Amino acid sequence: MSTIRACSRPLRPGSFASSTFRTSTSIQRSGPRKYGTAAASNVVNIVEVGPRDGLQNEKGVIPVSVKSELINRLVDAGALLVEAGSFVSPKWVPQMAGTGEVLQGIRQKPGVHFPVLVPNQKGLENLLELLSTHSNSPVPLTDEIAIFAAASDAFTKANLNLATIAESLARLEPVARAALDKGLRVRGYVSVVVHCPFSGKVDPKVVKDVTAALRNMGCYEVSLGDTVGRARPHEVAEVLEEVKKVVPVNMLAGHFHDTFGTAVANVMTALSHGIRTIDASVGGLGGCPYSPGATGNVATEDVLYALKDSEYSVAGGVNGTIDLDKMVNIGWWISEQLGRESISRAGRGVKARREREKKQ
Ligand SMILES: CC(C)(COP(=O)([O-])OP(=O)([O-])OC[C@H]1O[C@@H](n2cnc3c(N)ncnc32)[C@H](O)[C@@H]1OP(=O)([O-])[O-])[C@@H](O)C(=O)NCCC(=O)NCCSC(=O)C[C@@](C)(O)CC(=O)[O-]
Repeated sequence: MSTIRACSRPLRPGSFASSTFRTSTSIQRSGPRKYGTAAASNVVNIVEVGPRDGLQNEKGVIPVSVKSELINRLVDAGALLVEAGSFVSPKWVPQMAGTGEVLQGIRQKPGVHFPVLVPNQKGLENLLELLSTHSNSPVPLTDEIAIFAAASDAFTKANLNLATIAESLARLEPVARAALDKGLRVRGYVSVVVHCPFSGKVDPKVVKDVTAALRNMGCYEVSLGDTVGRARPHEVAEVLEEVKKVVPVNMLAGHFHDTFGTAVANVMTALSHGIRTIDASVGGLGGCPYSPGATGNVATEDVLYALKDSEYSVAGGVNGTIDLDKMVNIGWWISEQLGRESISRAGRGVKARREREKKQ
């Protein structure tokens, strides 16, 4: 990445007194999703991140039509919140170029949201310009953005081209404010909440402060990311205990990559700590361009399978839930489009069972 730039805008004191990272936005927060649930209930919301987090790291060119088709299939399977792409620099993440066209290829459905990642003012301007050209549509192409920060300076440098966490928060704050002013909901991400691929173990107190700062900017929910996929359940528990001291658990989500095979265990740990929103990626697609070696997010099929017939139910648009069989089919379909097999364990298991049953 290019050289570190100094932050042109100094941080001003904010209203969240206990946070190291102070922001000036008074709390004008986006409301919860309509289907959002109190953490006390056992209904789990899945944020399907396959089309964004899953595809952003692919080497080959993926046609826009395939990306839109993926999203349409996910909605048909019951997904209620599908991250559709990013308004980031195509120089750094070429797979997300054309997100505007992807949004235009989506069959909108009431109650389904299609957030997009926005890293800076330029990304927001590009999105708002697109939305203004579709202002006569009965349903907006999207009503939500996701902004992203990290819990280490080193990852901030790699992912956001800024030297420090504080600089990145200062850049995000006006983006969040402008988005809220335009009536968009804002979700936040904190990357590397347990391990940073560049600087090692992360202090949970830093995660707490970054999360609080994002909340204070007006994010209705902050997703805590084990970007590297190395976290173990006891480490996730440690971070959650710390963050919950300042941000209510019903404003938190879990985002676990599966590099070391602990993602489902981490999901279950997060649920046992009161988290009710989990990010997941169909077919286990993905990786992060700035986390060398990291594999995809926890597979949506694996989460659905783990929660099936348990004390938890999953919110969705097919008979009130997300259809596991349909999700398995989508995982295989998109993996084949990318020239490989689904890496979802549940996806492979269901396929093997179907083949066995066919032979009987
Ligand atoms: C961070 C920035 C914005 C810094 O952008 P910058 O400060 O402008 O610096 P830059 O040198 O990186 O900019 C490169 C070029 O991109 C342009 N540019 C700049 N911004 C935009 C934009 N929004 N849309 C379109 N173009 C843009 C900019 O104008 C410049 O154009 P040039 O002068 O070379 O012609 C840029 O480097 C960037 O977009 N990087 C990609 C970041 C990214 O997408 N990371 C992956 C997503 S985060 C993630 O995966 C983690 C998460 C959320 O899943 C959770 C987890 O797992 O932890």
